Amino acid sequence: MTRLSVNINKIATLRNARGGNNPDLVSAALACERFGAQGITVHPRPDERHIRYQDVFDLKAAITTELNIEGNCTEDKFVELVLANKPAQVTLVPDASGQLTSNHGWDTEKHQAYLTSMCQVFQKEGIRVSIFVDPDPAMIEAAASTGTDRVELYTESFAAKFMQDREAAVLPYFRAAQKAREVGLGLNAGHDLDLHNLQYFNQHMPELLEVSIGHALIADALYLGLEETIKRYLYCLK
Ligand SMILES: CC(=O)[C@@H](O)[C@H](O)COP(=O)(O)O
Ligand SMILES: NCC(=O)COP(=O)(O)O
Repeated sequence: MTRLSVNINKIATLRNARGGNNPDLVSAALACERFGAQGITVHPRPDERHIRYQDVFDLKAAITTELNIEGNCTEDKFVELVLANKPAQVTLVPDASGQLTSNHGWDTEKHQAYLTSMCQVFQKEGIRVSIFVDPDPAMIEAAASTGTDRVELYTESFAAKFMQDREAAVLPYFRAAQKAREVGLGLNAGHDLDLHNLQYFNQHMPELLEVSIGHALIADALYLGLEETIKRYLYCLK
């Protein structure tokens, strides 16, 4: 069964809108766990527009499922934060600072030496590493040479094409998954997955270990409530 890690960035966005502590991020993460989420994902960005660096310490102290910290390891503060918290998993995402949201994976060929050294930095501390990549077999093959444990497939293009042609949308991901299996990498996926496209994606990706989902899930929770929403996402991952 594919595991669901709930990305709680958007809960922090709501909290930050008024400068207080409503909604409380740690309580929300604990509720996600109670409702069945198997992990919590955060993506602290340098401007702290949603997740603040202190949130990561507070979450790590409170949650009992896997913490996945996503972010750009070229920022020293991010590396320090991850090493200080020792999450179950770090996901390396090559975002520029101030970027609206993540919009591409690592070029693992060009940055192979750098990524290899970063994998060692985190793995030495017992932290599983996942590298965010586009669904390109060449990127996955080069990722394997870095020593990473997993790759996370950037699913924006699948989600964008899903409504017009689901078979064409999933095909590059299916091929990417085959390559990941061939080179011995674990497989995660995320970005713009939702209640419309998730079940189809999961059914066509037999090796998928984990999805991280935030934006759509939190939006759905406005209508359905968090408990019912998580139940529906988990159903799609059976
Ligand atoms: C890495 C990734 O795929 C992103 O979806 C990211 O975690 C979302 O970040 P924002 O919530 O800042 O858009
Ligand atoms: N890694 C992807 C993630 O954490 C959430 O992406 P999204 O569901 O907010 O698009």
